[in-house]
Amino acid sequence: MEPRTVETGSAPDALLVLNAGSSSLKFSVFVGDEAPRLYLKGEFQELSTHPRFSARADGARVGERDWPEGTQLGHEGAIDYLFEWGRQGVLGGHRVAAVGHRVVHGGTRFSGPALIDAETLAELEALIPLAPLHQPHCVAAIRAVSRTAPEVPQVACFDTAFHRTLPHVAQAFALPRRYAEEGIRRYGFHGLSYEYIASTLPRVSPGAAQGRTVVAHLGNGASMCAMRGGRSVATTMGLTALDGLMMGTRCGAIDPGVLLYLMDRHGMDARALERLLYEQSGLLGVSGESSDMRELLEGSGEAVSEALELFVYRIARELGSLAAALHGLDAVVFTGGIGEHAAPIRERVCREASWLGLELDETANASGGPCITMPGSRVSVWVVPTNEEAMIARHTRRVLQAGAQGQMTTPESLRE
Ligand SMILES: Nc1ncnc2c1ncn2[C@@H]1O[C@H](COP(=O)(O)OP(=O)(O)O)[C@@H](O)[C@H]1O
Ligand SMILES: CC(=O)OP(=O)(O)O
Ligand SMILES: [Mg+2]
Repeated sequence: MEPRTVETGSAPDALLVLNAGSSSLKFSVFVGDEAPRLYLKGEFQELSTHPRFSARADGARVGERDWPEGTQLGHEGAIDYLFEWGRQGVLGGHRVAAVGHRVVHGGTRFSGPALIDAETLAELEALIPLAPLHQPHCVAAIRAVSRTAPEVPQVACFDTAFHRTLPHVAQAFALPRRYAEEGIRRYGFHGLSYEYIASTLPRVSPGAAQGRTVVAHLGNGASMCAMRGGRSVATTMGLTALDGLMMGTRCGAIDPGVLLYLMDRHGMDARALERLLYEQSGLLGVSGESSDMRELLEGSGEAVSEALELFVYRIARELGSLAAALHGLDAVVFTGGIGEHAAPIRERVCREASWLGLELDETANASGGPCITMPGSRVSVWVVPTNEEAMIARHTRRVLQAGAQGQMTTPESLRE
């Protein structure tokens, strides 16, 4: 379908940010032209098993709903519900004038945020095999918005974009050249989180902002990024969000020979391997109990201990590797659900990595920092909350303002 050209007029007064996960949909509404201010936020959980919706504004609950167990609401159903709920006055008269999406994979084409039209959407769809846990859901969210509110412009903000500064050698795989030409290379993810951290570090620690710093984004998905002066120079995730650290349900780096063995001896095909590596491995696979760090830290038994030990060991190993890529280390930053809240994990990583010159301050670590190393520590360690949604809001606002200065193309509808 041909995009239609429209005048955007003045900047939008409310901006909806959507972060579509594998089983959840997080959303935030921002208002304000120059520095978008959070107005309300919320999420849908367990969208295909036992959907629950909640929203808060200024700390107070402003929306709540539970669906019966077994209800398949899905991302599209959630967006329909969200728009309907938004029409009931909760937005205080602000009209949703644009939607910004977190899109995990931008492939070779997208090196920055992009206004979504039918052609962009088709390209995002083609990248689904490279991010099967995430990309289908953000594509579904884009389609749902275009069906419910076809006049609202949508902007895609990519997890891969921040890593465009990776040197060639840090992107390369040692495969025959024709595969690199096809786009098979290291992209890296969690870029919106890293970009947010890079943008706040100058206020938290000018030394960490300017120096050789490793940021550990430890959430359900987990990765690490080596930054020099706030730019990505090496990262643990690769072509897909499977590589690198052990995660909630993903295995992280693995000998590729294991996959060949599983194909030969267990008759596994690509789909079976995908389920194993993305959904049944990591903390869940090794503990046999849970993918959730809170539950594991409260749990007991040998398998749980081994899962935690391996999780910490892999982070410490990658920290050494990233310090090598940086030719030294000045600071480490912990972020993401685990990085921000799991003090025992931070403590264990810091102990494993003390040889690099970081001296943990246990009291500061227990109380959440921001600085969790002793005053004389050669390497400083920080706890900095991330905010992917704020980053998406800033990008979306910028794309729309750039469009408003001239003319912006937006699709009449993204429906086929
Ligand atoms: N207080 C806490 N203590 C330990 N782990 C926590 C705490 N709060 C959250 N987490 C862990 O953070 C992880 C989720 O991180 P998050 O960044 O929200 O994930 P994602 O956005 O990738 O779904 C889960 O493993 C969860 O158990
Ligand atoms: C890229 C990625 O792994 O994202 P998440 O942590 O949200 O799963
Ligand atoms: Mg996340």
